[in-house]
Amino acid sequence: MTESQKIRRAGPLTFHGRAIPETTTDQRLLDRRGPAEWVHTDPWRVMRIQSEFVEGFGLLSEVGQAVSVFGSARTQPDSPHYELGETIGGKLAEAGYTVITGGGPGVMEAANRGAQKAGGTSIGLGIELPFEQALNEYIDIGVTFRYFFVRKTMFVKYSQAFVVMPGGFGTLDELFEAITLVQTGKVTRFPVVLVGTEFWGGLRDWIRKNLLEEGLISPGDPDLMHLTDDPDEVVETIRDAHRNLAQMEYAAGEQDGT
Ligand SMILES: C/C(=C\CNc1ncnc2c1ncn2[C@@H]1O[C@H](COP(=O)(O)O)[C@@H](O)[C@H]1O)CO
Repeated sequence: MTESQKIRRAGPLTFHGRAIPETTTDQRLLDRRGPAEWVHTDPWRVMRIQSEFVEGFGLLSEVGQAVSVFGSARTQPDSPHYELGETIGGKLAEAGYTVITGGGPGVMEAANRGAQKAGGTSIGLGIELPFEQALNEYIDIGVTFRYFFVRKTMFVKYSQAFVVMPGGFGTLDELFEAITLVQTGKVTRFPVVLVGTEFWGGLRDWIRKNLLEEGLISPGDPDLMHLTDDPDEVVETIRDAHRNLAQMEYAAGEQDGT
């Protein structure tokens, strides 16, 4: 065979004669290790971020109606907030909701524990932290994310309500992200229930006094958060909101004939 008659197919590509590469694609992949700095570059991070979305969507897409429960990672098992978290996790599960938490200790563990004990589905969306930490032991389905923002997308996408128990900065971040999404109409479907009137009451007063009176939020905005101490009211508030939403969707469907 002459040089010009030679042919090499590489996937969809065809090379003839002098254009045939000296090595095959597999040889280039497997024979050389090459430099490693690129794994610490942003283009490569984009791939990792993408793979986190793929993993998260893949894992959670078949989860039914779910509620995310947020609250302090530091709450101790002998604390009343832990007990309340466990009760709420259990009642949500009995009402048919999957319970999603950050997968950590404290209130997250309490809610997962309650859901699991009640025979519901208990999910933990963990986060890689600078110190070693495993998912709590009351989780049926768990995933640990590298990136906070990917994990946050999962909470919002796969739950239909947020329950916020007493907590610190992490909990406040989750609360304010949720009400900002509702306030700006980025999500239309979920109630945000704050548990602990004594704990959260001061914040709501502060919001009314400093944000509402200064015209920094709209008159209806403080009501985007529902405050209660009663676990049954938590579940009822969420159910009512979902019933109303279902009715609105039905009415909209009737109107446009779908
Ligand atoms: C500080 C401790 C553990 C931290 N571990 C966490 N694991 C999973 N999720 C966490 C963790 N810490 C914060 N979060 C998220 O924020 C919320 C709680 O934050 P807070 O500042 O404690 O209120 C919680 O809902 C998580 O989603 C000690 O062991």
